[in-house]
Amino acid sequence: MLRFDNITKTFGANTAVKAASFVVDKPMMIGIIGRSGAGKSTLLRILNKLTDSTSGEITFDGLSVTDLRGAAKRNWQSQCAMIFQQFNLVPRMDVVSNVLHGTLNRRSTMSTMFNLYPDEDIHSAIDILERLGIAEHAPKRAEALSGGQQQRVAIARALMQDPRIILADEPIASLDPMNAQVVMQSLRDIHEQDNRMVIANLHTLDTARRYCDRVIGMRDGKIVFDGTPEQLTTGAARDIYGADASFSEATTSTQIETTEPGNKLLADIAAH
Ligand SMILES: Nc1ncnc2c1ncn2[C@@H]1O[C@H](COP(=O)(O)OP(=O)(O)OP(=O)(O)O)[C@@H](O)[C@H]1O
Repeated sequence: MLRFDNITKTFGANTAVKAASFVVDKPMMIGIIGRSGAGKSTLLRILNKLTDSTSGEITFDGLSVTDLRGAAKRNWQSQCAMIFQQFNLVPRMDVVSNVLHGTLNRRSTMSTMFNLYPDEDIHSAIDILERLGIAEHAPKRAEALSGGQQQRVAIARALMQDPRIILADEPIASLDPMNAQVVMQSLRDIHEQDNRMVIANLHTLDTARRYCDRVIGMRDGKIVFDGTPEQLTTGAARDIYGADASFSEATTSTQIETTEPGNKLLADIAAH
């Protein structure tokens, strides 16, 4: 259903993604791992058409995504909704309005300007929040919620688009281990219950192993690993991270990822 065919992206002299090819033949949950700068975000952004590839082609169910422009491009972008590390919510706006923003693509400018939403959409938004266990927070401002709750609001906003694919760019990198698990389990449930494809960039090996059906490893823009969590041995991980024999999986564990920016930095340094 999804095919990457020799996708390359260059920024000046720097090649961020080098001839990436892979095929996904059914909806599954895929984790993309690799050290900082390996090209993971660029790969997702190309799929979502936030950026164009320099060469190569992506197809989804036979449709060429690469050449989509205008309304067709916007339609594609709502079919592959993206969530981000920093949630990208409107902090002072209430939770349910943030979720309803997921319908922006199919609403008129006028109704958007005046925050007019059909009752049906409001009910769907509440149902989705309920499903994610955060309906009680619907009237609160987004900024009043914890990081884990905010990320679930972002997932709810993505689900409002009824997407075929959910792309998650480091969805748990700003969360403590407990919230990280709740968010990853929400993504897993969405995949299993709705049969949607989920592709998540992840910093940590244990998360990729635990929640994903398939893991793609990138190094210096190239896909250097594509297999099941079982095939992702310590040796394979060492290749992906470009580390020597002293490489320790503990350095990519969620255990050292906390909400403290300093600790995140330490974790990054340790992982690289
Ligand atoms: N807009 C841009 N302009 C110039 N160079 C870019 C741009 N976006 C990414 N790059 C470069 O492309 C390479 C891949 O970056 P990318 O963000 O995709 O890596 P990543 O694996 O997602 O890293 P991280 O885990 O730190 O987010 C890096 O060398 C980066 O500096």
